[in-house]
Amino acid sequence: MKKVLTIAGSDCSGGAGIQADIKTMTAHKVYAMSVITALTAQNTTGVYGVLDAGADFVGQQMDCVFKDIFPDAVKIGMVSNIETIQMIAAKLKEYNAKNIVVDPVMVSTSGCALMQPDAMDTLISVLLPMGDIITPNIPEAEKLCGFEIKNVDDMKKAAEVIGRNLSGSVLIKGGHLTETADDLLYHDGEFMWYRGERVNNPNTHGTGCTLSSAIASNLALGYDMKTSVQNAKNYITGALKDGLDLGEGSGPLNHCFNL
Ligand SMILES: Nc1ncnc2c1ncn2[C@@H]1O[C@H](COP(=O)(O)OP(=O)(O)O)[C@@H](O)[C@H]1O
Ligand SMILES: Cc1ncc(COP(=O)(O)OP(=O)(O)O)c(N)n1
Repeated sequence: MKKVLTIAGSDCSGGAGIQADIKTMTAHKVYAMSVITALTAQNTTGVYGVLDAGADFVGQQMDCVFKDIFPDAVKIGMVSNIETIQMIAAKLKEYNAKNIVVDPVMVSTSGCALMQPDAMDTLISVLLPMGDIITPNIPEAEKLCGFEIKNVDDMKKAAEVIGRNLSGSVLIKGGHLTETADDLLYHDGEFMWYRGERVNNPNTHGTGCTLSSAIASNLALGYDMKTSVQNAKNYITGALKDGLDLGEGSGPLNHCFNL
């Protein structure tokens, strides 16, 4: 059985973070493991509290996983501070981790900062270059490229600028552009569009976490990057289309739909 590790924050309401990752990985029939960087008190209406696990404890969890059940892929989500980012990078290097997917989580859709602003430079210089693929949404990509992204042409320019300093691929997710749900992959110097039917569903809590975990699961299963992204795109569209409606705000996805 293939094994996938998520390094991310916990979402007690089960829609995003570690919980979304484990549900996604399990739906892909891979063995899921988790290193928890922070606990969040959140639900479909917002994020109400964050308790950091601390860099040392993150490192200890990574040691336990890598020394015993070596993962075939690693997904990294919420990492809130400089020390934790440095610890994760050092451990990934120490264990020579493979198939690294970095979702540069910065702010929740509800507007809560999930990464301390002073950690941005470390994220960019230390963690992003370790990714085989990074998966920013539009606001995150804007922070990384330094200009506004208003349309698909801007997405292309941003992917090129962000990808310039990286050896891995860049997937800019188009969920925050209004008319389409088209994602753009910049891979080996080439662009590839993943056209997505925009699903009329306001319940999008955890879409980014789910997509990145699905990519990691597919890489672990042995698919190449382009196919992994396509399979993950199909998965997220299916999970959105299912139309689960829970909670009073932007609800979670259903991972129990037929793949
Ligand atoms: N309403 C929607 N219909 C179809 N796909 C969507 C919709 N909203 C988001 N997606 C897809 O979900 C994935 C996550 O995108 P996005 O919402 O931009 O990221 P994040 O959750 O990190 O903000 C992308 O593949 C995006 O195209
Ligand atoms: C613990 C935790 N991690 C990440 C997120 C953000 O999830 P994401 O799928 O990127 O997007 P939204 O759910 O905010 O739309 C989170 N909320 N909590």
